[in-house]
Amino acid sequence: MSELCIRGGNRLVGEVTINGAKNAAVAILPAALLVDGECEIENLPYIDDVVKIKDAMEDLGAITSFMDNHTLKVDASTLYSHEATKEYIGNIRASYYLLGALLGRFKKAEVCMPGGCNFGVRPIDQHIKGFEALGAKVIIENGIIKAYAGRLVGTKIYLDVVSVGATINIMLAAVLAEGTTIIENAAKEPHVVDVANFLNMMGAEVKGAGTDVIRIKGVERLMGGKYATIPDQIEAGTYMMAAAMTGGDVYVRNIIPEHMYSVSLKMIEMGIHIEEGDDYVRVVAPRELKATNVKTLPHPGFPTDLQPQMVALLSIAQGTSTVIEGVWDNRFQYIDQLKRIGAHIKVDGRMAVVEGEAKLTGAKVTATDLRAGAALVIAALRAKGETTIKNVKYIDRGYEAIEEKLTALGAQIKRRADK
Ligand SMILES: CC(=O)N[C@H]1[C@@H](OP(=O)(O)OP(=O)(O)OC[C@H]2O[C@@H](n3ccc(=O)[nH]c3=O)[C@H](O)[C@@H]2O)O[C@H](CO)[C@@H](O)[C@@H]1O
Ligand SMILES: C=C(OP(=O)(O)O)C(=O)O
Repeated sequence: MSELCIRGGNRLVGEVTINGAKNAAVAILPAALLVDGECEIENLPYIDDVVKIKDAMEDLGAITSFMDNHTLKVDASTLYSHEATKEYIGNIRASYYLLGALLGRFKKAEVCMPGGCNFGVRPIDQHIKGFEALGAKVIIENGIIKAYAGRLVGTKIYLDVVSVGATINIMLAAVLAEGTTIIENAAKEPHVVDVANFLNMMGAEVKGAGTDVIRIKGVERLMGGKYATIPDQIEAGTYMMAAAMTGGDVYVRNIIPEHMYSVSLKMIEMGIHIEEGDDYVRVVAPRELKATNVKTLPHPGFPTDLQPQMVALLSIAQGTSTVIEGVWDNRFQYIDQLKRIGAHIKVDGRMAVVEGEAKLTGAKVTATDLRAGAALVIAALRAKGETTIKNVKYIDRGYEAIEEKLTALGAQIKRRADK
């Protein structure tokens, strides 16, 4: 186990290059199990969740090889198993995509219940509702989700809640089904569109991804090809906020600026200057920021996966801000850790009231989940003195080479073995 030690106070200046999107990559890899041929997937982030999904694909019989840390070749024509039940698979959230992919491929699937960050209840009833509507029988037994279908037949599915996971999972199960599947009230996140683009490049017929109605006309088989994953909206937003926290001047490169609108606009409200290029944004921040109010919502709303980082940033703004978590029941568990660094925040249910103008000082803290860890890093970059962040394994789930990237921007950050 390792910990991060950050000595705060340095202004971040320079350029940072963003890797491929975690939440697209962990869906596109399982999608490659539907392909009867070889595909090459580029711009994958080299992070723990991606490596775990790759290992799971190999355990199922696919042949995979990294051409370099960011490009994976996958040949799933050798796939022989529909059972992904080893314990390590259950540790990540995206393991649920193996269910849709294996069900689509073999018309049967057995996969452990998914893990991932703990924000209270993370149900999968909408995934199951979708699979059942397509004709599968689904049971949960001894922590394993089992889905069996003689045939999968397209139909209309209305999602009761806007769910990224259910939207993608139903798409995976439907691309090789008979007839047409229509997903209504679908999620519109960039990674939903990316998975649809990947499937279409392999020969699927998916239309409407990025709107709330997605139509999937089943095809007989998917053929191989090359695809590059989109840049990570959340990693980009994290570095934008890290730059702003230190009064910095940073070019955040290899991104799709349109994916950042909800974040950029909030940062502009805070008095931060955002310059937008074709594939970058430049963040130039004054030392003093203005308070604002934020509510997280499904895309195109403000992303919940940037809520903790935004709360960290608001903790030093002039005035009081409110942050409402509109997606998860319980995503403020990290606030006590942020308070140890000096933030003044009160939580009432799904609302956090951030008092602002906090004088942050180094402390010993623990990352309680992935983005909570990122929020602690951001706070530590401004805090006076040294902050030690334990449980770095959570941060490593979503950020490739975080200390190298921050060091290159001028931060004082080191990883060392946990004491
Ligand atoms: C691997 C991955 O991509 N993880 C992301 C994905 O998680 P995940 O796919 O788990 O999140 P969902 O979009 O499904 O969840 C959104 C909301 O719908 C509810 N819900 C979801 C499914 C379901 O069957 N029933 C149900 O009620 C959830 O409790 C939550 O309140 O989207 C979330 C929302 O953008 C992000 O925070 C996660 O980083
Ligand atoms: C919550 C996240 O991931 P997961 O759904 O994989 O736990 C995240 O990426 O912020």
